[in-house]
Amino acid sequence: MNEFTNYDEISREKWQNLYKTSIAPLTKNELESIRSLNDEISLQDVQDVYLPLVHLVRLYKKNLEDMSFSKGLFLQKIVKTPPLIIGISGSVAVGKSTTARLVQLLLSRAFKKLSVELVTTDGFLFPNQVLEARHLLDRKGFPESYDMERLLQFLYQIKNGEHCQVPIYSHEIYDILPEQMQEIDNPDILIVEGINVLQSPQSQLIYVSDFYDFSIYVDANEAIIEKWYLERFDSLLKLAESDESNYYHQFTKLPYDEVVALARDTWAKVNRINLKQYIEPTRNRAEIILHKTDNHHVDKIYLKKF
Ligand SMILES: Nc1ncnc2c1ncn2[C@@H]1O[C@H](COP(=O)(O)OP(=O)(O)O)[C@@H](O)[C@H]1O
Ligand SMILES: CC(C)(COP(=O)(O)O)[C@@H](O)C(=O)NCCC(=O)O
Repeated sequence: MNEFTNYDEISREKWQNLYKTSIAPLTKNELESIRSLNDEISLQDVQDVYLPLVHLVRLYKKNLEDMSFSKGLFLQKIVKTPPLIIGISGSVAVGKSTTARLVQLLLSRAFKKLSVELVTTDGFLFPNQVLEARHLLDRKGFPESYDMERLLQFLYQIKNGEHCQVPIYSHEIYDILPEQMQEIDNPDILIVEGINVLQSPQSQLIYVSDFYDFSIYVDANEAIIEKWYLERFDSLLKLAESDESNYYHQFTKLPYDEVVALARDTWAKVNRINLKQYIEPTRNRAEIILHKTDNHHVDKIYLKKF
């Protein structure tokens, strides 16, 4: 069976006309907020692709509320609507965190009174010290480098309305920040972004995907993702140039062609293998697949039929 049998393939042209008239155009302030999030984001894409996407999320939210209400009638007790959890997955450097921040911003605009929080699953990576002791430093990002049970527990606590603390990963120090936590206090909507969002710990009976009400897989051709990875590596190096505490600072001293070779090698030996073996196989668990081409231009969207 074809991997996409279970999906409707929707061209960008068709998608951008869905619900067009019922979505208010972006205001000047909103445009500025998007620009400050990432000035490379195409505003045309926001209008044509991401606004209809947020409109779709509205439908899932309504569905969750209706179901909680109906369950309450059946059980003859008040059942509080749990937070809506949205998972965003895809390869390293495909644009997950940019998509997640954009969706957070657009959802906050669509639901002005609701709180929309964002958590990245790199906070659930084991600290370097643990990875080192388990000889897993060069497996960072692979399933065994994450504390998946802790991620599962966190998702359960969020659905249960509990206050949670999440560790924070820093790309600057290439490790979990010691003694710093992100506080998540009973949000109405939680976005969870990361390469492992649709993966399940092997020993668990509960699937991580059971907790998502909506999920997005950001997809692109592998050669294009490699290009984005190399470009991001380059910008990380520029940011690290005058900062000796930054993990990437050590690479700024190397000749340029050596740096490029190193980044290519990391892509080929780590991130590409991870994509092929563990990330891409979870693609068809997502509700929506956003397919991107050059310049992060979304050309097609797949929506799960059932
Ligand atoms: N929609 C977009 N438009 C333009 N550039 C983007 C877009 N999404 C991501 N990028 C760029 O691509 C690179 C990877 O994006 P990022 O969100 O960091 O990926 P990930 O979180 O998947 O590792 C970054 O340099 C980012 O600025
Ligand atoms: C920490 C990560 C696994 C997380 O990926 P991201 O969420 O940034 O796409 C990744 O950025 C990473 O560090 N991979 C290990 C190999 C490398 O240095 O690229």
